[in-house]
Amino acid sequence: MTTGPRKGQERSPTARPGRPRAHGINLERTPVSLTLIRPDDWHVHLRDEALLRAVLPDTVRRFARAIVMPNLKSPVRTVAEARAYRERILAARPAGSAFEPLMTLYLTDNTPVAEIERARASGFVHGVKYYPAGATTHSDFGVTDIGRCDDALAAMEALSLPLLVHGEVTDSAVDVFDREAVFIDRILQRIVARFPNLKIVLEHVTTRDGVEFVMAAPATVAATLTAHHLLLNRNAMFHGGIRPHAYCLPVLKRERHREALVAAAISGSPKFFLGTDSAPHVRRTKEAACGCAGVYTAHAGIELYAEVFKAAGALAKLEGFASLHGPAFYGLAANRERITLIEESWPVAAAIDLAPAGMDDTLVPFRAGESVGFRIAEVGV
Ligand SMILES: NC(=O)N[C@@H](CC(=O)O)C(=O)O
Ligand SMILES: [Zn+2]
Ligand SMILES: [Zn+2]
Repeated sequence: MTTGPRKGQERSPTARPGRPRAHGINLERTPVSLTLIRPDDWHVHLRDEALLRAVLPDTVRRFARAIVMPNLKSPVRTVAEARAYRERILAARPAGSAFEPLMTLYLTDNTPVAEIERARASGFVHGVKYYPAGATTHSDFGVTDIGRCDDALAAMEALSLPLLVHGEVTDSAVDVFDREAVFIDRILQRIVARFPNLKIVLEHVTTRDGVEFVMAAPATVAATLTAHHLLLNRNAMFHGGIRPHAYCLPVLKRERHREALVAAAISGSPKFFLGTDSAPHVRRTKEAACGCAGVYTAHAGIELYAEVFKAAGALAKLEGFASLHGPAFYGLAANRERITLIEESWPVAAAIDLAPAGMDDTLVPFRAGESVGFRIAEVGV
């Protein structure tokens, strides 16, 4: 990774970032530019049909590859369904794009071992997603009791196919803010102990408890971190009134948890990598008496992380987190292209019109009507 002043804005020999130049022009705002190996998104929801076509360009512009979550209305439970979904994604790519969707299967109580074997043999299925039934969007077909999945997990362990976990219990007696920590205690610890060679990703980790668990666990256990959980604490859901666009699952947590997430992201540990969990829901379903969970961040999917790392004084750690740790965990090569980001503010639209995609609604992106502090200058070799 290289960092430096922005191209075309050469520093004078005497100038240093943050200091005034000899003739008095304040360089404190000299934009930072940084060039990274092109990142991947290790957790994204691309949806299907018109919404897929509307959101895919945002992911494709930034990321070379993405782990595509299988929670469609009718979930992706078989390799045949994953192949068909992959074809639809490939067909929806903008012209000239080489974006590679990394497909996943949706684990159920009855996923047969043969399906796991087919998944491994396919070459395009890279993980199996475990949604506790009822935990989140489109999880109705999810696992009711992980004890029923022993054979599938054993096959995944043997074949080195990672288990991707939405780590929340669904027990209504458990406070919604505690569901991740309780899941770790009741379920995840046992999976790790029973299947010591199973690769596990604790998706969208949101708590200090989760970070500590992953840090202390064997190298087989990793976690993705979303930009919104790194940027916001739970106050954001109630800022001046109820804010449905800040509602996601796992729900935002207290500041002390956010701080632990940032520390994990910038730690340099290969166990933590980028997963936006960009989860588009149309406005009508977000701004409702019972609004859907999910935040749309794909439109600024790398830029928001750059903000986090910059604010933490750790831009030099961004490349590992965004571009190296994920491929290493999944046993894939890092990308060859590079991406250059510039610290320069740009306005985010108040809403993304979905009419051109044939939908009578809009999508409200993260930071709608506000701004993002980094932009992409270049994607290339
Ligand atoms: N994160 C969310 O709040 N929602 C995701 C599902 C998920 O990742 O849990 C979605 O598909 O909408
Ligand atoms: Zn989830
Ligand atoms: Zn998700």
